[in-house]
Amino acid sequence: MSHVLKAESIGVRFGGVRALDGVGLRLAAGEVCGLIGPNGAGKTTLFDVVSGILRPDTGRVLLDGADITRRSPVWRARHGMRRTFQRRQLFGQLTVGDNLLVAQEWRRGGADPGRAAALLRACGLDALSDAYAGTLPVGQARMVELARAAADRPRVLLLDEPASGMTAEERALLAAAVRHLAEDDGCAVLLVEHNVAFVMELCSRVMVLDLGQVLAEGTPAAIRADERVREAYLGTQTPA
Ligand SMILES: Nc1ncnc2c1ncn2[C@@H]1O[C@H](COP(=O)(O)OP(=O)(O)OP(=O)(O)O)[C@@H](O)[C@H]1O
Repeated sequence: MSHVLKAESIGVRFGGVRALDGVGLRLAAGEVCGLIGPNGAGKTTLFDVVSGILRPDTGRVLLDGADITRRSPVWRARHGMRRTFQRRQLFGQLTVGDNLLVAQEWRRGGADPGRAAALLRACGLDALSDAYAGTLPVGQARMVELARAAADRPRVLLLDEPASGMTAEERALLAAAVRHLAEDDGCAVLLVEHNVAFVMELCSRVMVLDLGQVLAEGTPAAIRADERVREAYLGTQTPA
């Protein structure tokens, strides 16, 4: 299997804290991989390294086999990597539709209203295209963030807590939309999410971080059955 994104032996220290210690990651086109782990496990730090916000002390990040460890977040975005954040970052004074068009305009191809409309449909947002993004409740705003991140067909999508604040109905829509992006567009999706049931349902592969290291990696069924994961993490959660 060829991997669009790889991270190898990533190490990050914050003073005396080893936030990441020899972490590796592989992501193939069309796969949805979930990243879970207790608070402070290093999930956000790994996202920051992969998206280029943080330069690791050790290790490297590869996109299509090329070393991009020293490339800026903007360079990575221009080359097909998109990320959403835990804190919402929509243009509140633009409509939902315009939020998507702006995301397409900044790249060389210009706006693609057809793609934007199809994405809004896939995300259950078509009736909200003319609504101001700043007026939306949290669950819908998160869906718009997903649609905007996917607006110019990224090859790698990093989603930070995409389901937080969503109702069960919105989570089902989100899962369908993410699946659509992976299966139909071939996008490689990595998501950090505290809702373990959601991750187990959506992802084909799950990685568990604990204390800056990969504790386990495998199918949702294998992760659920893993004793170390139960002890470190799932024991405190309601497994799916
Ligand atoms: N800027 C920073 N300065 C100092 N320590 C940091 C910094 N960012 C993260 N850390 C520490 O690094 C470790 C990993 O943090 P990180 O935020 O990556 O974990 P996380 O798995 O995303 O946690 P959460 O689930 O709470 O978001 C923690 O011990 C955290 O306190």
